[in-house]
Amino acid sequence: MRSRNESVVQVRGLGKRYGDAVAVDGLTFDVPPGVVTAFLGRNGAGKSTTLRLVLGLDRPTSGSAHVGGRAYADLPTPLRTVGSLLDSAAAHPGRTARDHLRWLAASNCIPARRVADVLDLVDLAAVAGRRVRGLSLGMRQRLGIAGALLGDPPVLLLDEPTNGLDAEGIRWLRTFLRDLAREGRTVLVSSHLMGEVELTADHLLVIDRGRLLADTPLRDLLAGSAGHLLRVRSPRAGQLRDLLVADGATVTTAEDGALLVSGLPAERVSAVAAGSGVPLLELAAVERSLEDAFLALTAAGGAA
Ligand SMILES: Nc1ncnc2c1ncn2[C@@H]1O[C@H](COP(=O)(O)OP(=O)(O)OP(=O)(O)O)[C@@H](O)[C@H]1O
Repeated sequence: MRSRNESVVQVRGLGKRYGDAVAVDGLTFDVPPGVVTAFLGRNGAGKSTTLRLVLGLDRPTSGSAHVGGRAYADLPTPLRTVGSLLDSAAAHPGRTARDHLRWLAASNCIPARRVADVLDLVDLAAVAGRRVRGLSLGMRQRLGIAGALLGDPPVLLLDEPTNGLDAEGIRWLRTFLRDLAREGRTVLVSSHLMGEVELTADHLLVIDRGRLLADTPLRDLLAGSAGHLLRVRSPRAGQLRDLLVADGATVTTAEDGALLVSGLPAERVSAVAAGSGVPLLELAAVERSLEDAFLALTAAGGAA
């Protein structure tokens, strides 16, 4: 039986600069076992850099990252503790899928019989004899996941694992990740795909410009712990937007031009509009999608 502590990822004050550019800015969080945690952020937010720092592939400028209380470099059998997928192009194109995994197993003192197990797990047994260059992007992605599982690790760190997967592959991955978490593993998956994260994750770490904006159960974020979201339409949307922001609201604009307002109750929005003679065409509470919640968070974070 694994101890819970063995599989907690702990990040403390983690920072990374490249020259003057800050890629990761003082991140502190824990990733616990038993749930799927999504590391959510736009392109360039700092997700890959953070994962690379946890995996000891890059040196932090400040702070630390530990898995089960140890830095990655100090783990006695890293692949048996942490499985990772950073780049599905990492497999040698001239090797067969099976040989790639055999090589990975041999170089990490993992019994060769485990190769057949992981090929089955990711549904690649039928193409195991194909060279990597002949595999589709989705198959290569599954091969990368097979490699991550080779050491039967309690911790999995996967960077954008849905890349290249078709709709069926994405559905497969979703169930697969949830099953791995249910087995008691720590599963951290980075993504910029809101819809996918909304369907897969239990817990969210939201990152923007290297900073942590939220560390929260998905359910709480969607329930609007940051306040109700209102959808407001007006023929003078620009003016209304300025008035609401001046009154303390956070306002983003939906694709159809409606304002998405958080931080003020509907009564106040109505009073602000009436006070300046701005007509309203619509004022309604909306169910927050993860995308709405994310936009509100990043707008608020950006203004801070
Ligand atoms: N080796 C590097 N040298 C210089 N800048 C870098 C390096 N690696 C990352 N960066 C910068 O650090 C920031 C964070 O990049 P990172 O790849 O971690 O983001 P990300 O959230 O994973 O985005 P994506 O989804 O696009 O991979 C970006 O501005 C990026 O340009």
